[in-house]
Amino acid sequence: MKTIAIQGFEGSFHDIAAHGYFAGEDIRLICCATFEQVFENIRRSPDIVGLVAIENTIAGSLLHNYELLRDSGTTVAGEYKLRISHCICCLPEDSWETVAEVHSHPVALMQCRGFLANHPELKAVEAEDTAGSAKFIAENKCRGWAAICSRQAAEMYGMKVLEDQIEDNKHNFTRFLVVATPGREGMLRTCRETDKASLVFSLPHEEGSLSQVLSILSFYKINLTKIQSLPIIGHEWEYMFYVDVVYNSATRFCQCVDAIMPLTKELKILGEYRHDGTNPTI
Ligand SMILES: O=C(O)C(=O)C[C@]1(C(=O)O)C=C[C@@H](O)C=C1
Repeated sequence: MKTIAIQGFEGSFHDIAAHGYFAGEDIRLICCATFEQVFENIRRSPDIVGLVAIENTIAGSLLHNYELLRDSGTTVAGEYKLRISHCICCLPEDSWETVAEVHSHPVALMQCRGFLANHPELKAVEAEDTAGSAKFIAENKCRGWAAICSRQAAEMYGMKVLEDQIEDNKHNFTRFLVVATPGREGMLRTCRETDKASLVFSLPHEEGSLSQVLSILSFYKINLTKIQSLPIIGHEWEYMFYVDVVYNSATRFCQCVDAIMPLTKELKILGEYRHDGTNPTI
């Protein structure tokens, strides 16, 4: 049985993603309050696998998770894309007339900005987790409180759904990374070859330094699927570049890494894995 550390309670999107990625396998979840705790669990018990959200198609990147990933020394062993749909729910005895505030994960609140703008009477309150908000309201009988969470979580905690599919856009997907202790990721991989990698590097402040790296990727026919820059704390106006690439030849990918190595500083391969090619339905 695999043990998977996630941020959030049962019914959270991390829970749904973990069961989706490890479908058909026997898994045990460790529900953590923060992403830091997810990585701490892996550090303490190297056999534990983590699942962390990294970007959302409405709310954007979860920037802190890039740093946690790099600092943790864990390796990316896979990715999973999940269609995210939210409902607003409350205690069965509450209704639209009686709810005054709505609790949820900040990323979930961001995905429902339009809905919240149309309901100025509802005070939005940030919480650790979508499902955790529903659980808290249900267990503590919080009259007048609503939660934004998955329909699954609403049902799990016996909440009444006031409205479903309240996300701003139906094209709402979150990409999760499966992270593991280096050397233990083999047990997670299917026999299929890897075709995607996540890298991080910094660059000298010289004209064209990023453009040279990108040209080399193009020369080796490596497709850049994401680039995210993050400030280097203590080095004003300098950045770490987090890059995702897909390739159809592992050899060419290795040659490409060798070619960009001398142009970059602190180049690190965060993981090589199989891209999630499923197209979750809207
Ligand atoms: O609160 C949850 O249910 C989560 O799993 C967290 C989280 C996130 O961290 O982005 C996961 C997916 C959705 O994008 C919204 C929230």
